[in-house]
Amino acid sequence: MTIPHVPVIGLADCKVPERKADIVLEIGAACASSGFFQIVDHPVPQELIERAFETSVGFFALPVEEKLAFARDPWTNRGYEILERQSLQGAVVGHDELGISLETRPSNENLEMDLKEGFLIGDDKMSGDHPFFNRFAQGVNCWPDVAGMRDVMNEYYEACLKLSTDLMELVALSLDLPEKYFAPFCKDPTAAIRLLHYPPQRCNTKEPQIGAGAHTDFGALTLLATSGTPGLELWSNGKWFPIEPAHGAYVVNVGDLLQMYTDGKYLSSLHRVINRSGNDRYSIPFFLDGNLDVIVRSIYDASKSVNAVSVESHLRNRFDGTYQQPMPIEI
Ligand SMILES: O=C(O)CCC(=O)C(=O)O
Ligand SMILES: [Fe+2]
Repeated sequence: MTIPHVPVIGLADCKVPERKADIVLEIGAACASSGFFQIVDHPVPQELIERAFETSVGFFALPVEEKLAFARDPWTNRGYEILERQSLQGAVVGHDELGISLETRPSNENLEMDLKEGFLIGDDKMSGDHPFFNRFAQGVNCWPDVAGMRDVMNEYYEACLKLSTDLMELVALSLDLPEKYFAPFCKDPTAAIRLLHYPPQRCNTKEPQIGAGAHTDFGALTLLATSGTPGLELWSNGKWFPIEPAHGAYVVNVGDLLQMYTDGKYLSSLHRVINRSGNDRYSIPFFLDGNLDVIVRSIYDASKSVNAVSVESHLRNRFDGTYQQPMPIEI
């Protein structure tokens, strides 16, 4: 059995040129083998991550009616994701253009709804006259009555945005591209913080209910913070492997768009969550999805227009496939 290569990579030495070259090589190797790696010694303060988790726990503890008042708006993609309303495994259906064939997909899951609730937050500082303001996944955030939530989440959003766009520079170098190759993709990007809460399993059935069904992430890179409770699994060589985050680490994974840029050299790998811990599990993924107007094409052959797709149309397709309630066709 081959255990997937998910290295723990320290970023502290990124400013030392010789070490930076090694880090770039390690990132490239991980993206091309499992599509996952972990980063430690990163610039996001642990204390900020902890405040983000405390705020998240505070939000999910609100009475359900209060949370429902902020139900996710399918156009802005912000707000509360109701328990058992999304089937992330739906994101795999119709996914063949990404090269995930039926034979290599896990087949033991039906399309049951995920045992999780969530809360989505996007860029909070885009002004109403910005050309993107009314576009898909843009707009106004919801701010429930949880002490300090807006400040903490905005601080956390900015920290993750900076880290993820810096990582895209390392990714560009790992592909022998200029460091700023993805700068247009990273300009005014769609990105989201997703607070997630996975309740413990309800009853002692033989098959535990899936927390997040098998899926790939839609954007370019995801930075996942966990509060230490296990549950994340990676599909590799026909099996599920648990990923155990190192303390203070971000689990970083390649999303669909980076796989498309690289013609499949970098892997947007299937993963899922099952909370078998018996306790509540909290996690906070941050998705760097990119500038809505950028057309994602092969970095190797820009003429391969057959696979070219705008960030916006890709995201809309993927979101449509996962939620019970489809988003409006147009606004
Ligand atoms: O909660 C986790 O560990 C992973 C969540 C995830 O994969 C997602 O939201 O895309
Ligand atoms: Fe994911």
